[in-house]
Amino acid sequence: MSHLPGADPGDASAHLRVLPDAETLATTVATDLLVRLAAAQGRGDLPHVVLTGGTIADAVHRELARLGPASAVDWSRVEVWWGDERFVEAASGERNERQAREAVLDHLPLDPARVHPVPAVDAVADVAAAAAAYAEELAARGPGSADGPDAFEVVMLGLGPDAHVASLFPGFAQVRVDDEGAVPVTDSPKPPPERVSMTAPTLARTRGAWFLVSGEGKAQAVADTLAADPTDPGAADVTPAVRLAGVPERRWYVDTEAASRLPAT
Ligand SMILES: O=C(O)[C@H](O)[C@@H](O)[C@H](O)[C@H](O)COP(=O)(O)O
Repeated sequence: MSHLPGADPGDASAHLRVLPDAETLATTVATDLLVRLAAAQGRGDLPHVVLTGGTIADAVHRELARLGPASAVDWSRVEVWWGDERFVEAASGERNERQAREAVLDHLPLDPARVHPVPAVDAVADVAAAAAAYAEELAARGPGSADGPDAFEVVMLGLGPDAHVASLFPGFAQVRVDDEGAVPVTDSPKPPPERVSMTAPTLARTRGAWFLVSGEGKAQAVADTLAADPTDPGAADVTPAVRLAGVPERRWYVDTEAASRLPAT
């Protein structure tokens, strides 16, 4: 891992790893996550992991399914959450939960009670109710709850070409919501339009924020985000990820295409 270009040289918590391609990125993230989860359990912790949706996340999930069974991780003692979810039918192929179950969760001996999906269209009245229900689940079982940890162990996040993370889109009011655990989105620029997203403070309540970014289409978003000044109050309107600048450990796993607009170090 190398220091992020533009990051404060004294900020030992922000690291960039440039991988040659998406496949190597996915294997690297999965391997690092397995080590991380085993280490957390070795400390006696019960790690909570936050998954994300999208293409590179799916590749990471498939690598976790391949490498996970032989790992030292006790899968019955891992809690799974979603940083965001598309508000569609539970059986829809667009659901992040459905994609994650097919790619990894159905292939590992997780405790179903420790998997926390966002309510789907068929379960609640509307997207606002889904967000409220997820916020309640987070308050009851997530970081800071009576039985929960102080923080997630790892929050994984993709990055949109517009620099969105989870379903926090630049310029949208949800980016700046601080007093809710999760929020509804009704006009997502990325289809489908209705989504539920953890808020920035919820996502930031983690020991590690791992950003997974692949492809030339993300190169400007990566460059803008890594160059963003977290003390600039307007920065979050350009790149919401800047609201996670306080996370103790931020890792950027990017492939060479996604890194192509970073300043030469
Ligand atoms: O529900 C979603 O759509 C995701 O959570 C979203 O935040 C995703 O991670 C990024 O859009 C990157 O997606 P790709 O890796 O497919 O570009």
